[in-house]
Amino acid sequence: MSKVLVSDPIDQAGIDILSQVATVDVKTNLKPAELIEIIGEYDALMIRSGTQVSKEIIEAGTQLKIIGRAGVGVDNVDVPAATRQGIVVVNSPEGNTIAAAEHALAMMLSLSRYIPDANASVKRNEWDRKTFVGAEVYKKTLGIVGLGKIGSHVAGVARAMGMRLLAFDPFISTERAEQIGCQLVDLDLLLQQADYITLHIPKTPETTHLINAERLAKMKPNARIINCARGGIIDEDALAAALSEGKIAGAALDVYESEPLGESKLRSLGKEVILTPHLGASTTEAQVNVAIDVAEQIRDVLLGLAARSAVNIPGLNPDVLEELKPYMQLAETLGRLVGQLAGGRVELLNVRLQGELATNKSQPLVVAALKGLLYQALRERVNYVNATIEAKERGIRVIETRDASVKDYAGSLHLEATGSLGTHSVTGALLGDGEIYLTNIDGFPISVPPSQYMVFTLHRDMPGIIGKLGSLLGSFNVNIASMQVGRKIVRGDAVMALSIDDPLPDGILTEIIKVPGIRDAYTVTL
Ligand SMILES: NC(=O)c1ccc[n+]([C@@H]2O[C@H](COP(=O)([O-])OP(=O)(O)OC[C@H]3O[C@@H](n4cnc5c(N)ncnc54)[C@H](O)[C@@H]3O)[C@@H](O)[C@H]2O)c1
Ligand SMILES: O=C(O)CC[C@@H](O)C(=O)O
Repeated sequence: MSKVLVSDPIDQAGIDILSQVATVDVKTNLKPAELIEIIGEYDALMIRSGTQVSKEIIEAGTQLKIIGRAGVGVDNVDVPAATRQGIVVVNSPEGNTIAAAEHALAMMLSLSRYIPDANASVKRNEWDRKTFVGAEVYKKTLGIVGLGKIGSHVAGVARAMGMRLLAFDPFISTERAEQIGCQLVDLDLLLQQADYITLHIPKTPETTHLINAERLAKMKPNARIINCARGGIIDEDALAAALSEGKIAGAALDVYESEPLGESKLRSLGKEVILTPHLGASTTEAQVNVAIDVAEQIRDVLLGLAARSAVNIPGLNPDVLEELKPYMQLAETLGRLVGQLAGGRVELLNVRLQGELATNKSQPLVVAALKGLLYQALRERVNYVNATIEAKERGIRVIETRDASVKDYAGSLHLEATGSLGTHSVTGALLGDGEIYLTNIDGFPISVPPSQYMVFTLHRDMPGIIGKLGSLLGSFNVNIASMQVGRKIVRGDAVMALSIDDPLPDGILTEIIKVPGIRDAYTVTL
């Protein structure tokens, strides 16, 4: 049975799902060294934002197949290291959208009405109504930085509260922003005009310290800023300075450059600052959503199925993936075959999608072909996650073409591999019953289902050659299960495809090539 480690608190609903297919150990608050020590035993790791999954942890996770982040941000996972090691990283892109949006809105209203400090004063037995005179958000301008899932929900609610909405998001269209009721503007204009600014962007090299001293200086003195996205998008020292100097009116933070928040000038500031301990996703509903979403994906991957929200393999919805599945198998088989025919080092792989396939999502098929191609070199180490990166590192160039005019089969796939030993090509299709057929080898038409052990020859089509080859294999006790010749013209060049029951014993290939008329021979294992 597989083993899953859950290293941050997650909802029981997730544990129940994982327990259907795995032994689940919940061990929270592990130090990095402790995690490194035990991670080697586990097939899957499930985390929230508390666990930093570093390269060292990933490298120690020699059995890991999947890392599941019960939440959106995967910035606490070294995704490139996981990809390199063939580990799928999944998240829950939508499970906590509402929770995070509502937290940002709660922060905005709390900042406006000083609710945390007013509450604390009453609890101290005070009755101070002067200190906590606030501001209304009605008819004020809200600047939303990042108009994705959370930003859009914030926009909808803020609009209903009568706010004017500006948005900065270089990756969305003006039309989309308008649909949401926002005017798309550049960041400078947003900073200059907004009374409230809320951040809903990922943390990337471009967004780190996006809100720095210079940009804080562009904000209005009455402006308040909210960060429920990621720590480090605001430069905390610059923010503390801007607040102390009265350059802006307030800030509410849920996330910090370093978590838990350590020594910070922000702690000593007054009612204009609200700090929460990364609570954006902390609602019962969101925790159930993300736990179920990610646990289901871990369960599926452990059962050999695809994950629906993998961040490091081509994103496809499950319906498309289901439809492509037989073709993925075809692509992988052809990749394995052409890789073995090409032998040596492959430098270029040409993937041609033909017929109906030409209109299909091709990326997964290319990945599957590469996985097959690299199998010879990497065996079980190559998978859909790392095939592209492994190919790139080996200097394999991939060209993808489409030809809808090929009508021999509903959809067929043609792979051509060029390497240090020459060029070889294979074509395959799925027949009516969904069975894979090889339909062309090196330009010669054939129609054979692939089998585990095969021999291919390139020979001169002439009387007696099949008999000679059959006798030769027989003399080595090799049993032929099926045989087919593909030729373009009678007595011209031809290929022979033989399925044999066992691997070809060592040394026989050289004997085959000695048969008069046979120019070349290849043995493959599929
Ligand atoms: N506080 C929490 O507990 C909590 C909970 C959930 C999500 N989050 C964080 O909230 C953020 C937003 O999540 P989401 O689900 O809305 O993500 P999303 O991917 O749906 O939206 C992000 C948006 O940011 C935009 N963007 C990217 N780079 C940008 C840039 N340089 N400038 C402006 N816009 C840019 C993208 O185009 C996209 O529209 C993420 O950082 C996520 O990790 C925090
Ligand atoms: O795990 C959490 O509670 C935080 C999650 C949140 O930051 C996210 O990115 O989804």
